[in-house]
Amino acid sequence: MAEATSTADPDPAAIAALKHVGLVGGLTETKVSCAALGDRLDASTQTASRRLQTLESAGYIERDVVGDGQWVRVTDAGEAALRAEYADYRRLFETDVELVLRGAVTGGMGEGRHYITLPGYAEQFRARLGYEPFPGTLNVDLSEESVRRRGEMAGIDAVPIDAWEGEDRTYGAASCYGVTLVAGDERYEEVHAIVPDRTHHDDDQLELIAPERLRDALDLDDGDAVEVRVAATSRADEPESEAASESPEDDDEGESPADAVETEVA
Ligand SMILES: Cc1cc2nc3c(=O)[nH]c(=O)nc-3n(C[C@H](O)[C@H](O)[C@H](O)COP(=O)(O)O)c2cc1C
Ligand SMILES: Nc1ccn([C@@H]2O[C@H](COP(=O)(O)OP(=O)(O)O)[C@@H](O)[C@H]2O)c(=O)n1
Ligand SMILES: [Mg+2]
Repeated sequence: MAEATSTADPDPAAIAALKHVGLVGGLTETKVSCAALGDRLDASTQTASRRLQTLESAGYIERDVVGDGQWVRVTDAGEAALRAEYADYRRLFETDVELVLRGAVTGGMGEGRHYITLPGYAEQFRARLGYEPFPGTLNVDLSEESVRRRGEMAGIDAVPIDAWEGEDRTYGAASCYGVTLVAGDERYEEVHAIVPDRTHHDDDQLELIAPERLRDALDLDDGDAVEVRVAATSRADEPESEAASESPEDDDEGESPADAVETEVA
């Protein structure tokens, strides 16, 4: 997955500049002058130029400087960052907003099972999600529209799974989003979309975990159409993510952060 869509919060000033670049010329290639961008941002030409440099370094735009300005194109990562902002505003002003991602069941690389069962992850799933996942990930090949929209997940509350140190290597962190999986008339509520920081898949693959083998529970085969409904909670709904401060060791029988997530699932 593109690095810039990871959990790092982008610089708000750069995002504001990105928004104006998009408003001037859409998300496809457009000619931008620093003076005009500065006017829109109520800032100097130099500041506008710096913002474009920042956006380029962050991978949010690509540009080609010419004599009287520059051609600027918003990248997929840039669009994802704007969509994450958009999702925040929708959640602020609209109620019951749900992100629905669509795609088809597919086979993966056969590695999901290995990662899901590693003790360093398995303990965290038990403590933070409240269940031991079936060993593997159900892979969903997202539609083009859903690949674009998955950036909105950045504004949704996720259960964090921390990086950990194995005997011979480190294992990366991941985020788990409470979702409902819908296939035809059937739905399965206790599912999480797991987004590893490190993955061999591109943005078009979404991996799901659940206590059961979902192919059996929902009678799924490769190519079957599914909907992944992501719970509508935003990070702004709770003052602080409890899960962020909880370590797997201090889990007890009490309410886990996952309980809070699940009650919000539509
Ligand atoms: C919980 C979890 C942790 C992962 N951590 C890593 C990692 O540290 N390094 C890495 O290269 N891939 C990591 N991956 C991603 C796998 O390499 C791979 O992209 C993917 O999970 C393969 O799934 P598949 O077999 O369903 O295709 C992780 C995957 C999961 C589910
Ligand atoms: N909760 C889950 C997890 C995995 N699976 C399936 O279990 C198998 C093992 O998962 P995996 O991630 O190791 O394999 P691939 O997704 O790489 O094919 C795959 O066929 C997944 O589609 C499932 O049906 N339900
Ligand atoms: Mg898988």
